[in-house]
Amino acid sequence: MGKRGVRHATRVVSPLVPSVQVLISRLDPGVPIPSYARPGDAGADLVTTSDVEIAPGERAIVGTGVAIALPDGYAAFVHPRSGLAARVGLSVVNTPGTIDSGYRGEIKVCLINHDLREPIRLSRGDRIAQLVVQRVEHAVFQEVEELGDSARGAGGYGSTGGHAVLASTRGKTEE
Ligand SMILES: O=c1ccn([C@H]2C[C@H](O)[C@@H](COP(=O)(O)OP(=O)(O)OP(=O)(O)O)O2)c(=O)[nH]1
Ligand SMILES: [Mg+2]
Repeated sequence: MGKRGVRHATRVVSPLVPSVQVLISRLDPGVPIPSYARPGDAGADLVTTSDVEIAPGERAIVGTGVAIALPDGYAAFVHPRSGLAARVGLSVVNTPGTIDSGYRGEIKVCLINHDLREPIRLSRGDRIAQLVVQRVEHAVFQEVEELGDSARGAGGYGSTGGHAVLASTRGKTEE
């Protein structure tokens, strides 16, 4: 129990203990193997193998110098890094990029510069994205006449409210 009678969660095992072995091949021996920056991180950082300059609004595909073989039932997802996104506007066009378990080619990242004014300069070895390895299900799609009721039904795209409005229309639209 904590000081004010709050029960703190008991950690039975350390979080995100390495649990799946992923075979990796370094196609470019000069780059490091993807690594988790801190214990508990979900994403292992990927680096660019090339120097690249991305103009405002432009995109560029960069290599990471690594190829992996994921076990069946797993996929890996290429996510942007939030620090670079916030600081310079760097993101991944197809975020998250999907790495199939059968893919044996180099993991590449399709970067985009979302900044409207400044180009982004990246150097070989810079950590530009992160790879999240996850279990995935393979669906067996079964066609039916009726899907059955649910609380949400067909409501989507802001059906529960709380969505932003254009600044120019703020206060003029009805909720
Ligand atoms: O960010 C990414 C996304 C994909 N890939 C590789 C691995 C993935 O297994 C393969 C195919 O990706 P995806 O299925 O997203 O692309 P597609 O346009 O559907 O291509 P394909 O017809 O080859 O499936 O490309 C990457 O290297 N980086
Ligand atoms: Mg595909």
